[in-house]
Amino acid sequence: MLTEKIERSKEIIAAALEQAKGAMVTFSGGKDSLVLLHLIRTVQGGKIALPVLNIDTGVKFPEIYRFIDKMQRLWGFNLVRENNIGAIPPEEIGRDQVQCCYRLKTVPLKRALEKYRVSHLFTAIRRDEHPARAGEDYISPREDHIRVQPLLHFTREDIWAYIRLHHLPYCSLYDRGYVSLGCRPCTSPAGPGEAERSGRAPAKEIAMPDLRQLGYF
Ligand SMILES: Nc1ncnc2c1ncn2[C@@H]1O[C@H](COP(=O)(O)OS(=O)(=O)O)[C@@H](OP(=O)(O)O)[C@H]1O
Repeated sequence: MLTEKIERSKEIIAAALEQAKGAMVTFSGGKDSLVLLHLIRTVQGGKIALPVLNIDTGVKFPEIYRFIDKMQRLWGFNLVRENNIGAIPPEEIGRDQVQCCYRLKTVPLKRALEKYRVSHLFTAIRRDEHPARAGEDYISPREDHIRVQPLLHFTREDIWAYIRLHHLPYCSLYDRGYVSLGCRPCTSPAGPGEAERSGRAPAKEIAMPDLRQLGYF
């Protein structure tokens, strides 16, 4: 039942917020982190009181940038943007995907964690996204901070049901065949019935556990 799943997520969020000395929540502009933000907003009584972190790789879709700004205006949160743009020459972006993701995503993420003294980082990964995420825990200690993953038990259908239930706006790319949003060079629409991450290029060639080792989301 969706109602029970929502309650479970809210409990995880509330418990983590109580323990955290410095909490931050990630927002990519995607559907899952949108739901996470809304849940946090609900738990915090209608206002997102922790900083919202977006890692800007510089090669996201214009629709994503516009959507992030729209949500920031609508919900009035403190949006923190970090980037490492320029670390990869434009013509090489997307070529060596491990290097590219590492430099454009992991490096600025690590920098943000340090700069903002983050003890707890909320992310919106789900167990049904990929077999490698199936074994994840709600609370996942990392080297220097704790990952809080309150949506692990949500399915893709639950996410859309939640969005419909609360009439949330969402990025327009989802209405154009995109099912999982990454950077422009590595994201394409998925065909009908294809796996959720089939439009995400690195997932095809690199095993997700390796990406986790590299410090990706
Ligand atoms: N660029 C950026 N900035 C801020 N937060 C981000 C970013 N990329 C990933 N995330 C967070 O990780 C969640 C899962 O995203 P992904 O599955 O796309 O991660 S990964 O890029 O494959 O590692 C993701 O949730 P959704 O993108 O909504 O699924 C966020 O919570």
